[in-house]
Amino acid sequence: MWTLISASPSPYARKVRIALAEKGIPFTLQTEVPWDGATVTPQYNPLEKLPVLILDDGECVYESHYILEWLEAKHPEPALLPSDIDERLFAKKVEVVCDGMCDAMVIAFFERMREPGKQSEPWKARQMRKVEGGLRQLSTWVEKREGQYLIGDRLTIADLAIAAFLGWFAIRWSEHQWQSQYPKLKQYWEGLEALPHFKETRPSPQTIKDQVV
Ligand SMILES: N[C@@H](CCC(=O)N[C@@H](CS(=O)(=O)O)C(=O)NCC(=O)O)C(=O)O
Repeated sequence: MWTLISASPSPYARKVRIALAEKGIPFTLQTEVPWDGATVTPQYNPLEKLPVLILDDGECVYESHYILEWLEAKHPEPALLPSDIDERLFAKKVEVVCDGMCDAMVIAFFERMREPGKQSEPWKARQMRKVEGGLRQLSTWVEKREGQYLIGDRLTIADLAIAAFLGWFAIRWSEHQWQSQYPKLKQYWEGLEALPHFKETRPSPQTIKDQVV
């Protein structure tokens, strides 16, 4: 059986967990804290990042957007990408924005972990601008949707990416007022979070023991 190296808050890993569940692929969930010295993550990814999908023959598939692409190629049903090429490319573009917002939040999170006198305010502001710009963009896209899903009438990686970012953002930065600022984005997100495979993969914070920055 495959193993997925994951972390309890990881929005990147959540995309993969939902995709595997949607495709009915059984796997063992191995929860790690990739920042702690004791993690096994570097044994499976030279970039030392999770998620990592470890196959039965020991091959490792890593980088969430690539894992999803790999899954679509190897296990195409049910598809998590639209058949129309422009819609497929749009779904991947949405994932680019969501992953980028996650990246910016990770950078800001660790900048805030530095001693107060050593934090760079311009650097933090730059990361938060990316999140604010991304929220505006997601809101614009979501307002144009017809039904429960962002693209067409079925779940795609675009929905996985948006819910993964917003679900993590809601616990990592609970004081941000995005839900009142963008009520239609909130309503769309809540609709996704009510789905079974989203419910069972809700993020939760983790304790990082070792010094990271
Ligand atoms: N681009 C990567 C980002 C993955 C990532 O940053 N994972 C974090 C954990 S989490 O933020 O998702 O919880 C990690 O392993 N970080 C360890 C490191 O960067 O050394 C992906 O999409 O898979």
